[in-house]
Amino acid sequence: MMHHPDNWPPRDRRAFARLAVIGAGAWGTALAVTAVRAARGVTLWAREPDVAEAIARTGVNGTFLPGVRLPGAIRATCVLADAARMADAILLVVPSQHFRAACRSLADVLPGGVPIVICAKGIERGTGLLLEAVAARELPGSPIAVLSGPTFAHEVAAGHPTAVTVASRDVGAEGEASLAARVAVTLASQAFRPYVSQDVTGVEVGGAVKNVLALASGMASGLGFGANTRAAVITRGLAEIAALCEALGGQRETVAGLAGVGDLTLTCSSEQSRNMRYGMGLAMGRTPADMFDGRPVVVEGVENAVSVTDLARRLGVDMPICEAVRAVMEGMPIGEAMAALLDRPLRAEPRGIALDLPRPPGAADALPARVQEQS
Ligand SMILES: NC(=O)C1=CN([C@@H]2O[C@H](COP(=O)(O)OP(=O)(O)OC[C@H]3O[C@@H](n4cnc5c(N)ncnc54)[C@H](O)[C@@H]3O)[C@@H](O)[C@H]2O)C=CC1
Ligand SMILES: O=C(CO)COP(=O)(O)O
Repeated sequence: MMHHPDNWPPRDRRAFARLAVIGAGAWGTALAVTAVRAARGVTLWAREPDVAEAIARTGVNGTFLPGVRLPGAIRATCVLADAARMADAILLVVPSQHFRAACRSLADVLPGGVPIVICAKGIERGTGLLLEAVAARELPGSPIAVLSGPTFAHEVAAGHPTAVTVASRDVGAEGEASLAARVAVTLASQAFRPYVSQDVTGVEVGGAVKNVLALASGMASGLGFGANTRAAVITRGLAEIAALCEALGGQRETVAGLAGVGDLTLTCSSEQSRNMRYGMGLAMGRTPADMFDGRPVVVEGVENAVSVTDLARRLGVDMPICEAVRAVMEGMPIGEAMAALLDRPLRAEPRGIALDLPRPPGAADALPARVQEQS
C-alpha cells in the first residue's frame, strides 16, 4: 500500500464534469455515449478527420460503431488540443501499440495534473510495459486510473446492463482507490456499474492476456471443437493470467473479478469479439478482410501474443496457450500448435506444475482429421 501525507486523501467524491475521450474507435465512442448518459460533458477526439466530421454531421460513427445513433451532446473533433483543453479528466482509448504515441501527443497539449483513465487493453511490444507504466512515463504528473472488464462496445452503447472495474493506486479515507472512485461516480448510470479496485496491475494483466486467449478459443471453434474445448481454454487460460498477474505483483483475487474471469469468459465465448472471430477465421482459412467485411478494426491479441509471451519468458512464467497462439501468429499451422499443447506432460491443477507421469499415448493421433490436415 502506498504511503500518503497526513492530509491525504482529498475527501473529494465529486464527478468529473467534462471529459475528453481520446480515440473514436468502437470503445471510445461507446464510452462517450456512457458519459453522456451519466450527464457529463463529452468531447470525442477522432484520429481520422472524416470520422469526426461524420459524427458531427450525421450523429453516427459509421466507420467504427455503425448502426448506433449518438447523442447530440457528444462534441466530435479531430484537433487534440480542442479535446484536451477543457477536460477535467481524459479517457484514453487508443490501441495498445499506439498508446505511447498518443500519450506523447497529449503531453504537448494537456495541462499538468489532469487525470488519465486508461481504457485500452494490452502490453507494449518491445518494452513489455503495462500501459499504466507507459502513461506514467509520458505524462508525468497526471494521476492514472485503469478501466477494464467485460464490455462489448455495441452492447454498452445499446444500454445493456454492464459492470466494469476501475482501478487506481491512490488510497482514500475508507481504504478505497480514490481516483478510481471519482471515475466510477463520473461514469455510473443505471445500466453502467463500475466497481472500484486498487489493483491496477491485476486489472491490466487480465485485459491484456484475455485477448490472446480469445484468439485460441476462436481457433478451437474454427477447427470445429465445441464447449468442452472452450471451457478448457478459458480455465487453463485463467491460470495463465493468474500466474502472470502474481509475477508482476498483482493480486490473485483480481483474476476472479470482472477484469479477469469476467472479460475472459465474455471474449472467449462470443463471436462479437474481434479476437475470437479472428482466431475462428484463421482456422477456417479466411482472410482478415473477409472476417471484418473490410472494416479497419483492431485485433489486440495479435500484437499482444508477442508482448505477453516476451514478458512471460523474461519473468519465467509458463503460458503455454499464449505461446501456442504466438507460434500460430509466427506461421505454425494451427493443428500443429494444438497437437503440441495436447502433447504436454500431465500436470497438477491449479498452477500447472508438471508431474512425473507417463505421457498420454499418441495424443495427436486422437485428434479429428480436420486438425491433422492442418498440421
Ligand atoms: N471494442 C470493444 O468492445 C472494446 C475495446 N476495448 C479496447 O479499446 C481499445 C480501442 O479499441 P476499439 O475502440 O475497439 O478500436 P476499433 O477497432 O473500433 O478502431 C480502431 C481504433 O484504432 C485507432 N488507430 C488505428 N491506427 C492507429 C494509429 N496508427 N495510431 C493511433 N490510433 C490508431 C483508430 O483511430 C480507432 O480508434 C483497444 O485496446 C481494445 O482492446 C476495450 C473494451 C471493449
Ligand atoms: O475487450 C473487449 C470486450 O471486453 C472487446 O473484445 P474484442 O477486442 O475481442 O472485440
